[in-house]
Amino acid sequence: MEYKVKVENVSKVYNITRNKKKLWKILFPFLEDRSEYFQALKGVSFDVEPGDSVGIVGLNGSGKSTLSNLLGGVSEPSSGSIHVNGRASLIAISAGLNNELTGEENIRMKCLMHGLNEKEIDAVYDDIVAFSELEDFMNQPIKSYSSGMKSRLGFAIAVHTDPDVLIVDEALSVGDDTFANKCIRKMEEFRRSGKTIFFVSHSIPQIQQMCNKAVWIHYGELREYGDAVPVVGLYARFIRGYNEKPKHIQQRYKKEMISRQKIDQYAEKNDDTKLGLLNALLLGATGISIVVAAYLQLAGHL
Ligand SMILES: Nc1ncnc2c1ncn2[C@@H]1O[C@H](COP(=O)(O)OP(=O)(O)OP(=O)(O)O)[C@@H](O)[C@H]1O
Repeated sequence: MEYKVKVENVSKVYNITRNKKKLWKILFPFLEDRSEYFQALKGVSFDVEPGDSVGIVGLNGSGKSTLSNLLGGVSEPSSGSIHVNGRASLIAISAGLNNELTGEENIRMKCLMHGLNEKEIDAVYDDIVAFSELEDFMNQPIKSYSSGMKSRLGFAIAVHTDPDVLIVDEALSVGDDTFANKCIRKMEEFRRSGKTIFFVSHSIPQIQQMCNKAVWIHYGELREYGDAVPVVGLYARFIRGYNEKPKHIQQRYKKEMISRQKIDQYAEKNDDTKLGLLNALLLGATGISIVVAAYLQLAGHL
């Protein structure tokens, strides 16, 4: 079966070393590597078929936003690959919006980024403003908007730029129910027209309403992927069990899982080590030159 999105063995690793920029570390990174890394995603693979609507569920900090940012091309996987047949549009709260620009300027900028020309932007501008219900705020810089207002704007822009793949990252968890329902209706319209949707949400009923497939990410690993009903059912059962446990047990579990995501060895893509070797060689060569020059000077005096 032809796929719309193929996620293959994707990992995302963040360098969380505090003293990354220390001089000795830059000069001699190979002497003692105290780097610390955090594996936010580990070996995640799944295929999405055209027309699938995929819910992404998981506890707080499990890696849902990391995955949606990778799907939307906002960040790159550390290893593995993501192939998207089409143009993805990521709607996270304020993702891709510029705080210093006004609502109108943001609409124009984001539409341009999505490949619309001036004429096409003029044609959809009023619809975007009307959908966002932010008519009175278009001339204000969006730094004065609430997070709910920003997500309305983000959602309105994304659905009017005709993306093949729509990624909605918790945009509906803020704002009022009427607006959330309007967004759900719009997403259903998208789904009916055969487009792919990824929908990150903490709301199990919203996922059940919207999605035919679900991904359960658990502390960076793919725990389940498949038809939404069984996957969400398993997740809901896990959450019930988890919530029944006393707070200190929940916290201990969380700490243990997060500590497993910390690793101290990772071959980063950048060439820090090579750079360090070069620095050390240069330093060594300078040292030898000084010794030789001093010796020659001394020999001259004898
Ligand atoms: N830039 C970063 N540097 C280091 N660690 C990061 C970075 N971004 C995310 N993380 C860590 O990666 C893990 C996954 O974060 P992510 O935001 O993807 O989780 P989430 O499932 O979306 O959480 P939530 O439901 O709370 O929004 C978390 O432990 C987070 O602290």
